[in-house]
Amino acid sequence: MIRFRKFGRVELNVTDLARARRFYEEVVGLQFVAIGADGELLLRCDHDHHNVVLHEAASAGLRVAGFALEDEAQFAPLRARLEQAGLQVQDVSPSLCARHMQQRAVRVYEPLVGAVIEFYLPLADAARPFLPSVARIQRLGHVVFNTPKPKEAIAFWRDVLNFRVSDAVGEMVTFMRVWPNPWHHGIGIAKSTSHSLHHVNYMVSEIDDIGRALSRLRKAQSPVVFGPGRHPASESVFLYFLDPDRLTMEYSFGMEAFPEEHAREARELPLRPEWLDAWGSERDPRCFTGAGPNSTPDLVSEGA
Ligand SMILES: CC(C)c1ccc(C(=O)O)c(O)c1O
Ligand SMILES: [Fe+2]
Repeated sequence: MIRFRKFGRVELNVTDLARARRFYEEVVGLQFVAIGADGELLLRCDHDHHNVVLHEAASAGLRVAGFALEDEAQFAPLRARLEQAGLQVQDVSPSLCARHMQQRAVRVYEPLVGAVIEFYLPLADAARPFLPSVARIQRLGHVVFNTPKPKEAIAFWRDVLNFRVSDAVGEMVTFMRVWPNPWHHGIGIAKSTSHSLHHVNYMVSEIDDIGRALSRLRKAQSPVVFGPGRHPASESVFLYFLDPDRLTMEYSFGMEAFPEEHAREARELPLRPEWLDAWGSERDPRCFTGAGPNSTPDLVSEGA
């Protein structure tokens, strides 16, 4: 059984790196870490070396989603399962691992969510104290993938990767735990007509982080597109907003935690507005719709 630590890193394409840097540092509250060898920007929101990498590109969207493994012993069964499922597993080069402060990493193109996925082990000494700034972000929370093949994708992440389903809201979205990480979901799989980024979530420390964000986003003229509200599925208080490329980002506070074993059964919640927001806020049509296509499979070998 493969064991994961968490959803720990995400690489995004943005169309204007300087503008995105200002937004992610000053409005979202990520901390600048470094500029990478290809000009990409490394940022963080917890004690890891980095959690978010921004690359300048022609269109904005998801580039890589990264999941930290529990330990070195997970790589062999992971590779075996991925290859058995017909995926090509590529080792990330030692030089890229060193730049990312990783002991080891592998990448695959996962065709069902249509995205490049990385599995990695951080270097033991990569952890450093993190001082939150405008928002008391605790961690990168989850990534939700848009896919035209949600049923097959859910089966893959459950049966091949050992993720666990926590809840589904109709056929719209299914939430999965990065087992045995306790949080209600580290990924979501959303039904859509194409492969793209639905949203990225940051978990904050207190409800005031949500209220303060509302004022800060308004001042920065960044569209707030859903919330504040409460998700009945994970029980979290949420706020969605758009980045300068109209990628949807979410802050959330409070989330159900699951035990490793004997967890409650997954629920099928009805697809009704009150099951998405118990407080009844209205969703702006731009929410969840701004991302361009995900990066293509050749990115897997770029890191090799
Ligand atoms: C509306 C979106 C898909 C959604 C719904 C519920 C939760 C949750 O229970 O935490 C989310 O995080 C969402 O992003
Ligand atoms: Fe979310």
